[in-house]
Amino acid sequence: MILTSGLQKVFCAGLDITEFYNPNPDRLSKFWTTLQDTWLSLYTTSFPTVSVINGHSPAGGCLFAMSCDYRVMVGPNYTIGLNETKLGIVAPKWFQDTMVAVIGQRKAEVSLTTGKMYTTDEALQIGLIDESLPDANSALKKGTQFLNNFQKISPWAYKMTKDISRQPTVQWLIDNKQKDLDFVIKYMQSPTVQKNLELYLQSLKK
Ligand SMILES: CC/C=C\CC/C=C/CC(=O)SCCNC(=O)CCNC(=O)[C@H](O)C(C)(C)COP(=O)(O)OP(=O)(O)OC[C@H]1O[C@@H](n2cnc3c(N)ncnc32)[C@H](O)[C@@H]1OP(=O)(O)O
Repeated sequence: MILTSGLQKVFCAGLDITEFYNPNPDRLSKFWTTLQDTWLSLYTTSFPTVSVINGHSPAGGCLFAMSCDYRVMVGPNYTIGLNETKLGIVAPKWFQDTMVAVIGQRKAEVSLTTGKMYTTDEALQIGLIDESLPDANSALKKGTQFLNNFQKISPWAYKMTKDISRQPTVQWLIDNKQKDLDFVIKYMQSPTVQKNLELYLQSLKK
C-alpha cells in the first residue's frame, strides 16, 4: 500500500488542531480513540506499506509517514518532523517511540524537544526518510519498486518479522489506551495548553 497525498504541497498537515482547541471531551474522546485505532492498524499491517511524502508533513503527518515500512520524499522544498513542542504541546509516548524506532533515541530526543521540521535533505541525513526524489512521479516509482521486493518474500515471514520489531511500541498502546486517552483529555483542558494552541492557530492565519 502506498500512502500519499492528492494535494500540491501538503502530504498531511497533521491532526486538526481545532479538535484540541476548546474541546468537547466526548468529541475529543472519539477523535483520539479513532486516532489510536487508525495508528494501530497502520503500524501493524500484514502487508508492506510505503509513504510517498509529496509535501509538508508535520506532527501527525510525520507519525503516519514513520508508521509505514519505507519513506520516499520529494525534495528539496518540503519539511517533515514532530513539531509538537512548537505548538506548546507534547508528543504522546507512542508518537515518540515511533520516532525512536526510526532514527534512534538520541536523534529523536533532540528532534522532539526542539520540535524541528527537517528539510528533505536533512531528513535523509538523519534517517527519518529512506530516499529523496526530485518529483512526485519518480517518488511514486521508487515507492512501487520498494513494494515489488516483497514479491519474493513470504507474507508470513514478513508479518512475523514486523510484529517482533514493532511489538514493544504496539503493546504499550494496547495496554495503555485508556490511560493515554485520559491524559490527553485532561492535558487539553489545561489553560496553559489552550493558550499555546490559541497562539499557534493565530500564527497560522495569514
Ligand atoms: C499529551 C499530548 C496530547 C495531544 C497531542 C496532540 C498531538 C497533535 C499532533 C498534531 O498533528 S498537531 C498539528 C500540527 N500541524 C501543524 O503544525 C501544521 C500547521 N500548518 C502548516 O504548517 C501549514 O498550514 C502547512 C505547511 C501544512 C500548509 O501550508 P499552506 O498550504 O500554506 O496552507 P495554510 O497555512 O494557508 O493553511 C490553510 C488553512 O488550514 C489551516 N491549518 C493548517 N494546518 C492545520 C491543522 N493541522 N489543523 C487545523 N487547521 C490547520 C490554516 O490555519 C489555514 O486556515 P485558514 O482559516 O487561514 O484558511
